[in-house]
Amino acid sequence: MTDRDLPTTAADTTGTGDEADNATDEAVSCRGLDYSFGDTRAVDGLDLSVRTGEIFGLLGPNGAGKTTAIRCITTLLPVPADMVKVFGHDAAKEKMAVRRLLGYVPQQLSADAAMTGRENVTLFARVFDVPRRERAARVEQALDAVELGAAADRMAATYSGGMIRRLELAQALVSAPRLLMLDEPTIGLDPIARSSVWEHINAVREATGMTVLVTTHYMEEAEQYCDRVGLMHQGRIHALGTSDELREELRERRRTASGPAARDDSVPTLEDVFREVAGQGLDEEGGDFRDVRSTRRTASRVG
Ligand SMILES: Nc1ncnc2c1ncn2[C@@H]1O[C@H](COP(=O)(O)OP(=O)(O)OP(=O)(O)O)[C@@H](O)[C@H]1O
Repeated sequence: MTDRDLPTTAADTTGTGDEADNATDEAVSCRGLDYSFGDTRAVDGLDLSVRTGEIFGLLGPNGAGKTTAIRCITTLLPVPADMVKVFGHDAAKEKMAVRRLLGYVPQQLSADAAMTGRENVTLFARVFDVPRRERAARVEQALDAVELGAAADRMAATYSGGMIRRLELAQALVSAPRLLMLDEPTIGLDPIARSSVWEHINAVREATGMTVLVTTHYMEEAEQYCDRVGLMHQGRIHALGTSDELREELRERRRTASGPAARDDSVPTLEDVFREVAGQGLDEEGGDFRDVRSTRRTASRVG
């Protein structure tokens, strides 16, 4: 990737004119966040703190409330005051200030198949109000950062699933966000495309210092790429830490337990930790988990 010219973060390029931005080491803070759709309590007293500069993984099965939590943080869903803050800005009271700091890649397709890669990214640059004189250069930088420079003039309809995900990443990066939020960025991709997406996320994070909040239910990706993870189940986080910490805590609990668990001194996996806190495996909730995964294939969404 050619990240040489990427602006470091939105604060460096646009600023918000508000001291709250730099007054906290917390990129995201949720305190007792609740969100219901009718009788369905999607998020149920969520406490979450994402540190500035980290890659934080929100893990959980279908229906755990990850997308709802993310949409509350992006201000797309309304929340009461003092529940959600982004770099110190209240998501209820300072919606626009929060939005200016965010890049968001939703689960649903956000690229237009009938436009070229460059046209798609340019559209986002306009929507996010990238200054006109900087626009062309910033679009090139974003495309280069995800290695789509050579394919920039092809229609997005001709892109592979992995390229589309990288295009969506470029769209989110063009406004130089301080916080990049990705909802299941690798769902439906093959293993090579999945690691390519992660490598680009990682490289951009290193080049710019931005914070990344990502949802996934791929435990192995979370272990490999996230600095810390939160295991989410039924609307709240049940365990939070580095994957090493979470596994070691479970190992320690097993050591001090009585019965068969005490005899098991193997190093637990993150899946074991999830099973311990949720009483079930990550793939077991909802029954249709695998169907959902396959119907969300990025490539078919474009066709
Ligand atoms: N627009 C909606 N209307 C009604 N119920 C909803 C809506 N969106 C989500 N829900 C419900 O809220 C709960 C949490 O859903 P959410 O999409 O946040 O979970 P998730 O962890 O992101 O799962 P997924 O990976 O399937 O998106 C689920 O029970 C879901 O059915």
